[in-house]
Amino acid sequence: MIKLGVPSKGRLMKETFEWFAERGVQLSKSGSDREYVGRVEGVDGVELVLLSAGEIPRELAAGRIHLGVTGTDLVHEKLANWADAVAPVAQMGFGFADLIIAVPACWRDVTCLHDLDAVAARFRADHGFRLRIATKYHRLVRQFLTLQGVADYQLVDSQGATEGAVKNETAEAIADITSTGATIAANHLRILEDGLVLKSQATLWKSRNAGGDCGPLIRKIGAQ
Ligand SMILES: Nc1ncnc2c1ncn2[C@@H]1O[C@H](COP(=O)(O)OP(=O)(O)OP(=O)(O)O)[C@@H](O)[C@H]1O
Ligand SMILES: O=P(O)(O)OC[C@H]1O[C@H](OP(=O)(O)OP(=O)(O)O)[C@H](O)[C@@H]1O
Repeated sequence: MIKLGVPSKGRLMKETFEWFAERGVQLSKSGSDREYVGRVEGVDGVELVLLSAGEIPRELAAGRIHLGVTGTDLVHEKLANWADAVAPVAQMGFGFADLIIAVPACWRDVTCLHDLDAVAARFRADHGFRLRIATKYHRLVRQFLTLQGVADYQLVDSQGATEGAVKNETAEAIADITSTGATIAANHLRILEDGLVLKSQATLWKSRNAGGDCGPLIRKIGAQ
């Protein structure tokens, strides 16, 4: 059996089901809404595994699922050498989100990363600790800021409601995904002009470590 990992709830699950249905493969949750058991119709030999979107990269890398749907951001964040572990099969055209760096909107003289670097150096001298950036995307943000030459900062972990960290005084800046920009605006933040870390969308990935023959499903959905 080929195991297909799909997000177990929310918009990502709904849009994934619709995407496969448009290609002749019906995915559904069997049992109650709370029961994470699924069904696959339209292609033989495929089993549906409902998982948290955040866990799908790890399951693909471990070879416990053969195919999986999750965002580019989560694969790049959770897997150190993601290209060794997974290969993209199809970009699915939904779940678009940008991972960005934002500062308080009232920081009028901080519009780019160069400004952030200057403020960070001053901040450390004034406060005796490094400027804090709240995020759950530790690997991606650290890589990006190193590449861009921003040094005097620290990451503080935030697993949700990250845009609230500035108001709550647990961080001076944030790095999080944005889609409509509404959450950024509502929390009086502003995206740095060159603060785009990664563009993400829902993607169907194939494990390089799972073996099995994914051919029938991949052909059925017309991805190859
Ligand atoms: N507002 C949004 N618009 C579009 N895509 C989003 C939005 N929020 C999250 N996403 C995308 O959806 C995917 C799942 O994100 P999320 O962080 O909710 O998953 P998760 O951590 O597995 O959730 P949970 O643990 O609650 O199941 C990510 O790839 C992310 O980029
Ligand atoms: O640009 P917008 O359209 O406002 O969307 C962005 C928001 O969506 C995501 O949060 P989610 O609802 O997944 O909850 P979370 O804060 O728990 O991650 C993300 O973390 C932002 O908070």
